[in-house]
Amino acid sequence: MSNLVIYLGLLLFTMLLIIIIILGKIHQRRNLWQRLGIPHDEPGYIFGNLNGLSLARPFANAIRRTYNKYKLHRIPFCGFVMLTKPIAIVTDLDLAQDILVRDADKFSDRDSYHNKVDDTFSENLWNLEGEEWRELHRKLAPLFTMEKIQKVFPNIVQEADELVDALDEMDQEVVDIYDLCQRYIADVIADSLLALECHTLQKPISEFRVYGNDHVTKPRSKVAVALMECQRFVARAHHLTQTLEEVIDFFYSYIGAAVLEQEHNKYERDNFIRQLVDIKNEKEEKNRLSFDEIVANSALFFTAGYDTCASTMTFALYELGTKRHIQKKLREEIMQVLEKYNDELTLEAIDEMKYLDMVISETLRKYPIYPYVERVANCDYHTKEPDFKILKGMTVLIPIEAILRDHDIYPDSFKFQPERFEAGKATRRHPMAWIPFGDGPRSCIGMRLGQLMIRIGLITLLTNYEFYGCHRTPVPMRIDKKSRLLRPEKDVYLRVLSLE
Ligand code: HEM
Repeated sequence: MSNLVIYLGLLLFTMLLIIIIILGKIHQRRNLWQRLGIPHDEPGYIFGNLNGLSLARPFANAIRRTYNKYKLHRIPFCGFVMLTKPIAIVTDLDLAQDILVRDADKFSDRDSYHNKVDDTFSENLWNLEGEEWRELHRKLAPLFTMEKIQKVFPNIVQEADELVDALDEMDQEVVDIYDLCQRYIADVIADSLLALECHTLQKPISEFRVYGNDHVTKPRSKVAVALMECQRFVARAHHLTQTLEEVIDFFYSYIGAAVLEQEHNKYERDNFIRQLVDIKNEKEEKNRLSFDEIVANSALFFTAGYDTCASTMTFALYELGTKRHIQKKLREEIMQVLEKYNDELTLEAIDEMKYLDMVISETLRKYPIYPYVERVANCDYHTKEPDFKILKGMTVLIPIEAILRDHDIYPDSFKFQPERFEAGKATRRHPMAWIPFGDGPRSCIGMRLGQLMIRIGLITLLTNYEFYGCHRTPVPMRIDKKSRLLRPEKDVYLRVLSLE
């Protein structure tokens, strides 16, 4: 027998062995819930409990259906198979609180794909794990205290005034408010927080909008996304990265320039770049941020805040435009409070606008941007009654959207009713009944800032304009099925009339 035949035989044998091992692993993962005796729906061989490869809206819908079915079984969690990966879906709010808050040290990491070798840009606050995350969080959290946010308050107010100027200049009655909100939020984050030249309120097409868009930062095939989610070893071996080269180059050139500008000329206005450069130049090395960390995390602040806030503001205006009595009540409150403060918009004045708070809370309830948050168990974990075991390394998913739309928690949950958040009513609900920003140590670091940008934007718009539904307004709201986050499918038109 020639060497070639032996070689080919060995190759064939090795390939067969690899295929058998992979199939065996898939079989094992697929049958995990059955072996553990955890209630679950029978998963299919290729897609698990999904109907296809999509991990966007269809995945969020499947999670909601599964939660609704198994919460009736009065169990802490149920099993689900996402393609080939078993995940536990929490169906009990007490367990959700244990995972996110009480026992957060046992579930400290998010289950997100990142690739240190090929994509240092992905080593940001969202993706980092364990001690690395804790260290970075310690350095970045002070940026988001109310004291620091107060310093950038005038920048946000100025951008909101420019939003009104942009609307005035449009000189048209029917306006795409999604586009408008995206431009306002892009300018607040880029121009006034990160000191980057963006100016989308003046020129709508900007690279920031393109690169801030989820579709563009992740224009991956469904197979690539599936591998990054479920077969991380294979994804890393194929050098799959979350972020595209051109996106990295874009942020490096813009944020790099802003950092240099701050180091040499110092910006007059307060902004995050100024504060980040201060951390970069800290005396003690352990307290410093590197240049790469500044770029990666500034880009994260932009991408994490841009569409989340713009979509929330759009959903709020949509509800106000189509429910005129709520808009009227809200405008009356805003006008009354502003009158008390001599028409000056201050943080204290905003704090007094309780109905505004209720409208935003209800918007985030009806339209939760993140359908779920996830954590990975650091150790084997036993739930309280009944005793179910979460295995070390297992992904656990808290289904935010399913909880916020649960009819038992929020009767007529498809209706927009800000009164659900009246003083007293919200506190009677379980603390996990409203978690659009997650909860615990890994909850949204930009929550206060995001809510402030939305509040200032809404106050400024409602004191200058009236919003109405019109023949081009989508009823019901159309949601983008290709996005994992909840956002409008595309244009959201409302009729906008000046109050003057
Ligand atoms: C309406 C607006 C927003 C919503 C609904 C939202 C929601 C969320 C959610 C659900 C998480 C995950 C929390 C968890 O796993 O428990 C998160 C994390 C995060 N958000 Fe937001 N967010 C918003 C605005 C912002 C803004 C404006 C910024 C930055 C300026 C921001 C930056 C971040 C970061 C950096 C994380 C990761 C935190 C960590 O892992 O330590 N978000 N956000």
